[in-house]
Amino acid sequence: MSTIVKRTRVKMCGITRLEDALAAIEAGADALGFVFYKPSPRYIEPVKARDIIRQLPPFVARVGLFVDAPRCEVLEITELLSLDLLQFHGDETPAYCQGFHQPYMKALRVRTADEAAEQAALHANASAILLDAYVEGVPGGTGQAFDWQQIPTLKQPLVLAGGLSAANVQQAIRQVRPFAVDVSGGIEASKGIKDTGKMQAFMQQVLGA
Ligand SMILES: O=C(O)c1ccccc1NCC(=O)[C@H](O)[C@H](O)COP(=O)(O)O
Repeated sequence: MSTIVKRTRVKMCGITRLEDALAAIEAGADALGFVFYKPSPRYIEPVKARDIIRQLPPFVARVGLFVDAPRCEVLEITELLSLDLLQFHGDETPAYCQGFHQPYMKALRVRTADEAAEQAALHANASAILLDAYVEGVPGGTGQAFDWQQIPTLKQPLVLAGGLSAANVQQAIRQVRPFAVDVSGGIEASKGIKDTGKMQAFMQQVLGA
């Protein structure tokens, strides 16, 4: 009787270059994140993201990331490029998130398990809930981990984010057992520039979890 090996999925976020996108896929990433939040050092112009996405192989999810963006801006970007999932990192309401008629992931910055559970319950129709570190005034990409004890039981698939790297992702997976992990800073040479060796090391740790 063969055993089914369940692997934690991996999203590599903050992609700004085609070479990094292809290296992430080569390393085994299941999803690539493109940040459309202008204040982020990982911001990518939608046209550049479109050109990268057009050159990617199939079977890798394309994720577009927004923070309290005007509805028209999200509509414009989702018409310009083909995204598989929208990721909302601000105070977006369920109605706003569902208004684009595409699968979405709601990112929540965790302070307490109760608060995270309450916010997640509002987004019952989200395809997944991403739990990330809470840093005042910083919506995401903080490079900081949060207390994994403060993770509530969720109805939706859990994506764990925040300060993950090859150094801690195996412990994170064994402790939290998330559906997926999400990483940005921990696989970079500098903000927005990914490091192939770090991506490969990250994936090796995930596979060994
Ligand atoms: O990556 C950013 O710069 C960013 C800016 C604003 C909102 C969200 C952002 N990233 C979203 C992600 O999904 C990151 O991968 C996640 O926050 C984890 O980042 P890190 O702690 O650097 O691994």
